[in-house]
Amino acid sequence: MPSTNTVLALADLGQSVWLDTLSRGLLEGGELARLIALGVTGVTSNPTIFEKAIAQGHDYDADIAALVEEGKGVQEIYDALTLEDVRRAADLLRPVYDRSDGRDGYASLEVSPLLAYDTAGTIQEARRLFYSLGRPNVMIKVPATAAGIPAIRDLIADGINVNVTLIFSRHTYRAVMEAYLEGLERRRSQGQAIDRVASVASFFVSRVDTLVDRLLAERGASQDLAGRAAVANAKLAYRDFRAVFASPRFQALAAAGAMIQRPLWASTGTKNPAYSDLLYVDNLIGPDTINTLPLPTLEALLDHGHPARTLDADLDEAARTLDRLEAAGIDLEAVAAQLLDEGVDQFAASYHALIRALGLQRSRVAHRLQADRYNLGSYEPAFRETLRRFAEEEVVSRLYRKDPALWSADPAVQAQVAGALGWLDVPAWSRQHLPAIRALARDLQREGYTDVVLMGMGGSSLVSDVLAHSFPDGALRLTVLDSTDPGWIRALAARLDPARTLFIVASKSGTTTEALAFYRYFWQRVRDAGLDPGPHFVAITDPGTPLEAEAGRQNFRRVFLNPVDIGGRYSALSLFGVVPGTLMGVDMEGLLGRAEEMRERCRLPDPATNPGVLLGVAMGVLARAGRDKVTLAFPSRMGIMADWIEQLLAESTGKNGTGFVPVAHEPLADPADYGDDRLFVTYRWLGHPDPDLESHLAALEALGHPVIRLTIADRYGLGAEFYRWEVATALGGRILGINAFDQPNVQESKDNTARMLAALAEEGQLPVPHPHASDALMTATVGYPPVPSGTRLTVTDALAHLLRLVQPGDYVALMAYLAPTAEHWSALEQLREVILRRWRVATTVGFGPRFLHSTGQLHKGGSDHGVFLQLVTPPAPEAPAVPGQPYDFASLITAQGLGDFEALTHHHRRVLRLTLTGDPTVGLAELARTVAALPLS
Ligand SMILES: O=P(O)(O)OC[C@H]1O[C@](O)(CO)[C@@H](O)[C@@H]1O
Ligand SMILES: O=C[C@H](O)[C@H](O)COP(=O)(O)O
Repeated sequence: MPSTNTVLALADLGQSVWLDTLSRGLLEGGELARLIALGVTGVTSNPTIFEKAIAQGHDYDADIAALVEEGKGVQEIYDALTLEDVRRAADLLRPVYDRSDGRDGYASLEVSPLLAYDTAGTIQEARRLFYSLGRPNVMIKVPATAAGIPAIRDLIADGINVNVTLIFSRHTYRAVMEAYLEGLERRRSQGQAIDRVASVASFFVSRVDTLVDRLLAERGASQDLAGRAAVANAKLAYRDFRAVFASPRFQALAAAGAMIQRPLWASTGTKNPAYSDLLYVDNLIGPDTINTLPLPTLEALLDHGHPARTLDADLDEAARTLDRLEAAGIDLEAVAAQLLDEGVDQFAASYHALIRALGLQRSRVAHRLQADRYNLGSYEPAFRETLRRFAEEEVVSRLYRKDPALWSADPAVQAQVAGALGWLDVPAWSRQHLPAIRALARDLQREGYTDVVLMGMGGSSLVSDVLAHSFPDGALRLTVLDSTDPGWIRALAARLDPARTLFIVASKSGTTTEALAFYRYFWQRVRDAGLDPGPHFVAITDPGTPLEAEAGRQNFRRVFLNPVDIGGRYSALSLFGVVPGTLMGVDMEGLLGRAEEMRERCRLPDPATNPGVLLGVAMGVLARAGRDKVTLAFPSRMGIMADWIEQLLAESTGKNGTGFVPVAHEPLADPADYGDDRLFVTYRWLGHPDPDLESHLAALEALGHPVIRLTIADRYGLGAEFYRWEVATALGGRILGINAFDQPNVQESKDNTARMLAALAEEGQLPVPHPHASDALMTATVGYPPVPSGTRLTVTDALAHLLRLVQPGDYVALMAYLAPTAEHWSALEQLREVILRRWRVATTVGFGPRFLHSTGQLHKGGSDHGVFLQLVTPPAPEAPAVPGQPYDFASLITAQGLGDFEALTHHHRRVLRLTLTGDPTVGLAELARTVAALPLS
């Protein structure tokens, strides 16, 4: 009796029809069950299929929300959703599997495409998926890459069902069949059963025609070859299959129960609308095969398919077609290699897009579950009143119209501000540059690069620090160089292999002394290693800077030009963040996507629902009420972000005798030890509660301190946070009445440094002032207030002279011109803790010269509440020279310390300079002891 539909007719001809799609809708709407009833006997999925199903609809929303509430991460959500769909499909297919005695009835799930070049990773992941699915009728898809083939062999030997995917070439197909046979043989030799190990080989079809047709057109070859390569290639592959599985070698395995590895025609949806919609169905029908069809192709088959055995017909014609293609200059192996690379890339792109979409959804749910909370206590009325005023003055729409009058009525200031608001729109601009930067990243990986070193200061480097710390799993290691400490530079140079390192010189102005010194030093190192330095250097700068010109002269590998209307500290989401992030392998598209979402929220005209406005107004109102110490009490995962925020707040607002004083990384003290000059800001990181921090903040709240709790869902949320803080800083600055886009007091220290270095060049030594006191571990030089000349002091006296001036509302800043090591940091932290506990004032710590491009502006330009302790070492002997300059790094860092000391003294800021003459860590420990014993007046 003839079959009742074409799917069953194909089954009569020995071909199974599978469905090449899967989604929750198909499962829940009963469509898959209906198709199985019609004769469909399997299901295949891939990352693109899941991306369409999950990211482009709402069928999964409820599940996603539930998983977020359980605290699941993005990867876990992806896993849960895809495993669930495949599990359910397998269950629907189970009767087919049982009926066919394990020959048919499978659902396939692909391993992450990110593992396509990693054999061990693929094996581990395939095992995990197979055992989590816990059903015999599932197959794990493994790509036929060079790394995938040995994994296929090992997985078969393990007894795991494998669907080999992304096969385009007959050569590769033979290696796939070989891997299957070897796997079975190994399993059998280990005495294990082989009759239930199933495998199919997914031979891709339509994509071959797509590429070959394009190549034919490019070569102007005869068009009668168009649309014929794929079927011919598949037919000859089928002939190879027949030969291998008829061989005595396989027959021996078959005698032990082995199943053949059926070819599965994949990619059978017609892509060229000029061709028949059943081109890759009607022509590929034959026994022992499978054709997996997307829904429209399956419908076409049911509607007008021609069930007839075609696969082994006209083989000579197929061979002739391939010969003619060769004669036309089409190398099918090269085509296959390209398609394999592109196939992996496309699946990886879909996978990333899905992960990104899930991340976004997760962060939305997270914000619903855990909204930002502003507990401003008695400041609430002033806060609400200012929000109301912001609404009345239409601040948000003026911000996005880039109205400089928000910050100043002075036309000259307005002109400068108008040229500094490009950051408001930069995420979308940056996104366009991603493909080119990704191409560079791929080249670097192919060329064997292992390291990227970003050389720059302040806003040009801090974003890289955030990325390097938050994404330590990048393909390349990113290191930030922003210290002129000679030992630090030498240690970095010793660690790097110049042949495998890319150096990024990042400087908006293209004139920053430190960045240029690093560049000259490492250029010379690369040259000394016998290499041509140009290909190892990249610049990020503004158009027209001296750095752009230098990079051109020296043939840098690339120069990335950033928009001129973005200042350093507002540049995180521009090329200054996007280039290093992409090169190290961060999904910057994900990060920018979150930034764009935050941008949308920051455009909301109602200030009371606008996350940027809320934060800016809270900081502004509280600072004006005397609570200007913005204490960033962050959980450890956000710690590094505090450094970036510190720079943004301090350099943007610390001027005209006012400003926010960011307090980052301060150890937690007894709640009673905090003055009434604080505003606390914290983050709650979804799925990672920090009960100690939370109870500390609750205690502070109980004492009447204002606390802001912001929420972040995952590390891609950092993109949103960069944007939120930029808006908040700009608008908070408006409340303080300052221009948040200049840094008038930074120049002074720079000028002083230049003068010191000129003196060194002329007189052979730096004009180091004579110390007022010294002991075995350090010397002390009083800056301001001065001591009467001739006064005899001890180091303890000098410290007492400074610290007895500390008043409530002050902050003590430790400014250490030392290598930024963990050891120095912890010694400084101890000193800081003593000061915080005993004087009950806010404390800050910065390494020089980095902080000069951060809190340095606030120190000199902000309110006179700073008390400064400068910590330096004597210039190190035999420091590395700065090529092309008459000084070395030791003189540079010394001159920088002196220059700032002079600037602070000149501004009558309370300041003392201590030179640690021995081991700095020992000196700092002693200092902490001395400070702990000083009397409190
Ligand atoms: O990117 P540039 O021009 O090298 O500047 C680096 C840093 O120096 C400053 O201009 C001054 O400290 C910062 O604003 C800036 O982030
Ligand atoms: O297993 C199925 C394949 O992943 C699928 O057929 C690919 O088809 P496409 O080329 O239409 O993406």
